[in-house]
Amino acid sequence: MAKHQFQTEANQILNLMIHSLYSNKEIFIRELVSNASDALDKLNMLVLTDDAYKGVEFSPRIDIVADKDAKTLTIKDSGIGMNEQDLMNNLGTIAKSGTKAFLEQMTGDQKKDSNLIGQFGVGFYACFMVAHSVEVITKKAGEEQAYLWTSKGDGEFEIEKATRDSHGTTIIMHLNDDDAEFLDSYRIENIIKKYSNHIPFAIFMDKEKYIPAKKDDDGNEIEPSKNEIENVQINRANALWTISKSEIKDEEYKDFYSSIAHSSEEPLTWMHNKAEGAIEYTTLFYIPSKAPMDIYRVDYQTGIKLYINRVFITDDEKELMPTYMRFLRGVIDSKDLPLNVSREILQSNAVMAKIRNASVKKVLSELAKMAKNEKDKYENFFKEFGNVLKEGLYSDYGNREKILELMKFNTLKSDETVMFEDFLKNVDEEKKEIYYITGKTSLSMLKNSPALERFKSRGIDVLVLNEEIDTIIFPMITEYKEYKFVHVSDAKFGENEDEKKAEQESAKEFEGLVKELKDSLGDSVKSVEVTFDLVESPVKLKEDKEDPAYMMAQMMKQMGQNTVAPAPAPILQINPKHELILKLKNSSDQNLISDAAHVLLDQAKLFEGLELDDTAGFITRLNRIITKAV
Ligand SMILES: Nc1ncnc2c1ncn2[C@@H]1O[C@H](COP(=O)(O)OP(=O)(O)OP(=O)(O)O)[C@@H](O)[C@H]1O
Repeated sequence: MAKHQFQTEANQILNLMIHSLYSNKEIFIRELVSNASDALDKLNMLVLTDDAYKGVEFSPRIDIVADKDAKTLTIKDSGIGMNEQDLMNNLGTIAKSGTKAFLEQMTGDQKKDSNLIGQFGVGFYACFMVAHSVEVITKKAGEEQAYLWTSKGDGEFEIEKATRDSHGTTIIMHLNDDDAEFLDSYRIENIIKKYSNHIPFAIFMDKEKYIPAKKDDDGNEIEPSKNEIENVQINRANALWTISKSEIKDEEYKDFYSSIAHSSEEPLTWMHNKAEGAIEYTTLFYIPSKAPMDIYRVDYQTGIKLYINRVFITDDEKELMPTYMRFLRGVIDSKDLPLNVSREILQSNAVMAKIRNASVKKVLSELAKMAKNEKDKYENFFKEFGNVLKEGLYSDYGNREKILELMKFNTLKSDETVMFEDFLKNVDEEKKEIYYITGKTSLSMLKNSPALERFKSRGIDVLVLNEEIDTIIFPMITEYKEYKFVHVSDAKFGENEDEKKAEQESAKEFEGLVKELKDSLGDSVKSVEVTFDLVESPVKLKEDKEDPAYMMAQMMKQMGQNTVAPAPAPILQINPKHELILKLKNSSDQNLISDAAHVLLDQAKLFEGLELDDTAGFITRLNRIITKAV
């Protein structure tokens, strides 16, 4: 008998199961049944597609046996089974990505943690919530040797050779005294109905059946009533997505979500669609009410299962739906794909591409309906997944307009986010220009940016985009229908010739100050220039978009390499109408001008959300200026 240690992370999960997660223990049945169903799915596919499994019998069933005397609960399947290596790899380690991040997020707060567990999918280890010892007897399809895996959930497990009639897996849980409720057949049946009613395979269990007393014609009892044990199917086992919408109750949709998303939370919504045309397929998509915590990780867990005519094919294909829809959970099932479809074929398959395109359109239109008719629900959706959907603005050019219409934005004039459509109502119908500002600062900081002053004074609304992803996406979006997207620094407002002339004259008066400021700042600015766009602020920064170095830096950033090419030095713009600038122009104190130059550049940087290169220097100069003033 060989003893083995659990992998550290598996051990941590186990400890959590045993010691801290007492709420909602019943989900261990959902998890084990879901594993059994997966094991049947896997075998089904191999038997149908792989010659090596031709002789293997596929007679799918899951059995649950409760033994009240022995205090054991057994869950048995006739699925793919495991050999010694599989046992080592699967029941002792956690291969799942993001386990570390998951563990770090555990707070010790029962309620929060069990939600996280729900999102993560606790899997096999959940059985240790109710059992003090677990035996797994398993034999892999097509192999001769069976194995017994045992553990008390105390950091160690053992594997030895065993016997089992045919392939499949039997999990025997020796229940804790406190958890004897899970030996009650009604309790088990209720849990199965709740979480596993619509998995595609039948689950059987012994149930007591009441046989009424037999009576003769005169009503005399000839045989007393009795209870008989009957082995019966306790779930419907009718792959929910294959049933017609009108026959499915909301509760059933919700329960099915719980089983496929391993979540105890209700989904936000679902979309069930049967397409019957040149290509026949069914999709059942759910949107969770909370974002899974790995949603922004590159190795996020996909949520869509592909079935071909009810045979499970994969749940590990990121391209089934576009990555910007990775919040979806659910099923795609089609008769029109070849069963032995490989990952490569899947990616280039025309039928799959059609299903995917049509499904994307369907999801987008359902979201549009929700945005219109169920505003609160949409608000919830957008709060959780808006930034994920937003990625579609650059990755799905064909649907860009539709995705834009689903966006909610912060704007200069509104206190809450507004739908893009509502923002458009206030755009100048003649100019048709959509102004936007991006920046990685707080919303209030960005709304107070000096670059917005000329919009404020003219009463023009602006999209205020302060998410990191906005700085990458929006420079790539140039138009929407007949509207143009214009960055605030590129916006031009018509001025008449006289005004222009007066401004040029006025700028001339500041030539001296411009030179003094540039001399003081050296290479930290590209140049200093007068601007008439400012109202309240003395200065602001401007990027020279024609500068090849700027273009290069932008390109690198869009390719996700913003550290490689540093952006060139910015232009410092000064407001000739501002009292501070006017006073500096008239000052002959060179030290003061030099200090002010640096402090002004630093304050302009702060407004852009940039970090100061020399905070100590900034403070020293500021203090020198204040000392002179008081
Ligand atoms: N009944 C079973 N038959 C065959 N293999 C199984 C069975 N139960 C578990 N396994 C194997 O053990 C692995 C680990 O199971 P576990 O439930 O911990 O994680 P998972 O099923 O991969 O993840 P999740 O439960 O979040 O979906 C499975 O991926 C599977 O390979």
